[in-house]
Amino acid sequence: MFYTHARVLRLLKYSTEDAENSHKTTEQAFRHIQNIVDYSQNVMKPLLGEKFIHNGEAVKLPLDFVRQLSLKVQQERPESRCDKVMDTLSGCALCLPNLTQLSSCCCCSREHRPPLCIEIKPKCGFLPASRHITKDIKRKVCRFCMHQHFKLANGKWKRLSHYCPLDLFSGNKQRMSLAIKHLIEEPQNNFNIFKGGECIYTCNDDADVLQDLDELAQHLRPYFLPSGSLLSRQQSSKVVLNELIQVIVSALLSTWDCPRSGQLRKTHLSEGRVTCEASLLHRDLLRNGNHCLPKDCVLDKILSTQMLDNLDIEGLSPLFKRVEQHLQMFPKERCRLQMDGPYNASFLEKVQNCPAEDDGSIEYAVGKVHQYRVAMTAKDCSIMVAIATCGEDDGLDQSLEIQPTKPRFTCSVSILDLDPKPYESISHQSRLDYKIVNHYLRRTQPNNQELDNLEELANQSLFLGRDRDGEDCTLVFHPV
Ligand SMILES: O=P(O)(O)O[C@@H]1[C@@H](OP(=O)(O)O)[C@H](OP(=O)(O)O)[C@H](O)[C@H](OP(=O)(O)O)[C@H]1OP(=O)(O)O
Ligand SMILES: Nc1ncnc2c1ncn2[C@@H]1O[C@H](COP(=O)(O)OP(=O)(O)OP(=O)(O)O)[C@@H](O)[C@H]1O
Repeated sequence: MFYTHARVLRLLKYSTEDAENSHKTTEQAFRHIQNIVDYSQNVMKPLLGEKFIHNGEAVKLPLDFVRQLSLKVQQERPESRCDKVMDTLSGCALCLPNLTQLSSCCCCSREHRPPLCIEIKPKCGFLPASRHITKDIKRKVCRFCMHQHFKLANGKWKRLSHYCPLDLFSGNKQRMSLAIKHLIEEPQNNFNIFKGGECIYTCNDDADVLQDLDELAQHLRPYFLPSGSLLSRQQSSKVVLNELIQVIVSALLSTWDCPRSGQLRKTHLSEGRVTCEASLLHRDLLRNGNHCLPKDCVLDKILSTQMLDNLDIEGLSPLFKRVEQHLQMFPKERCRLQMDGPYNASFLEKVQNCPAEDDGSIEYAVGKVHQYRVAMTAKDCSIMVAIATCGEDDGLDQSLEIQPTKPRFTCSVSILDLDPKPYESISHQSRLDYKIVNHYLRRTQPNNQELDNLEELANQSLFLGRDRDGEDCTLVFHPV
């Protein structure tokens, strides 16, 4: 990722192991990037809302320029990211606006403080309700909270995050505030803060060193406390972080198209799907709080797109298999069914108008597979909340003013990382789901009956797969 003041260049990356085979010609790379742009523009934008999406454009750059940039950036890439190499041979890139800056804010040019930007990768915000689910725990504990234990065991992270996406997506300000507090305490890859485009707060992977909240508060102090404040350093840290959290909550709940009527139209989730048993929140708050999102706020848009996955991977797997068999028999159908795009109006039509009931057709199976892939993108995207302080008389232009704190802020909200998830990644999802749930049950309920059911399912499995990390594992498919 390369930042200029106003633009960001995104290069393709290949897995280090397979870099030689994966190399693309300029035309192939350009087509690949154009596919990402089309997906963002023609599929994700209509679902997530025009306001939040910047699809960018595929560009060709001088090879020398790309090489010099990559040399510059390579030394700053964290080791954990170096399992992939940048494509410096095709000269193609995706050019996007720099979303850490406010898009079109008239007051920023007069404002001496650089804009702040908070990036949140919220992950999946609901509990599945599909009748195909075989493990009851999936109806009680959310995927993120279960996945945490698996990630810890596999060394991806050294400390458990107490963030629960269901709290963030609840629409209840208390729950949302706590979710953001937990993100600040243990950001992992779910939370970053930028100041003037530079990352000032991100994951600290050293197990012995906790996040330096005091240092963060010092960065934020000029934005949230009057310059003459007499509060002690410790008191002010608390106030400042609390103010930050309130501003983020307001931005996430803002209804950008109709700020005044927005509070009236709400999206309600059925009771059982909004609370996760692993969340640290007090049960009374979970039971009695208000659980709805203002319609069309960024969280509402992301959640409704995530919920296109209404069968869960367990319900989708037999349909995926139906598609696999069909494509084996009729390879040319891959193109008509748009398995790898093109991502145009016809693809969106397949996503939006998929029949509600399975009529046994290949069209139904493909529609559900497409819906699932779109939901996967929404479960893996990030939200950028860019904020700048503004004076009393500043006009608002396209950004929306948010009220609750003094000084006042303008902010803009965008969604990024909207790449299409490959059709093939569905089999990986099935294996991962099995592993996460199995691990969680073993860890939290060692004598649980469900584990035996899982073992049984594993024994009945039709496929043996190989995981991304090379480990042999069982892929569970149900008979079609
Ligand atoms: O499967 P998940 O939920 O672990 O999500 C993966 C992310 O892991 P996370 O759990 O957010 O730490 C994972 O995040 P990291 O690269 O580990 O930061 C990727 O975003 C991955 O997407 P892709 O395969 O690179 O397109 C994500 O994979 P997809 O499932 O979206 O394909
Ligand atoms: N348009 C943008 N404006 C500002 N920052 C961006 C933009 N796009 C991406 N970023 C930043 O770059 C980070 C990585 O981007 P992205 O998720 O697209 O790449 P990635 O494939 O996950 O990269 P890597 O694996 O190298 O982290 C994002 O989390 C975000 O902080």
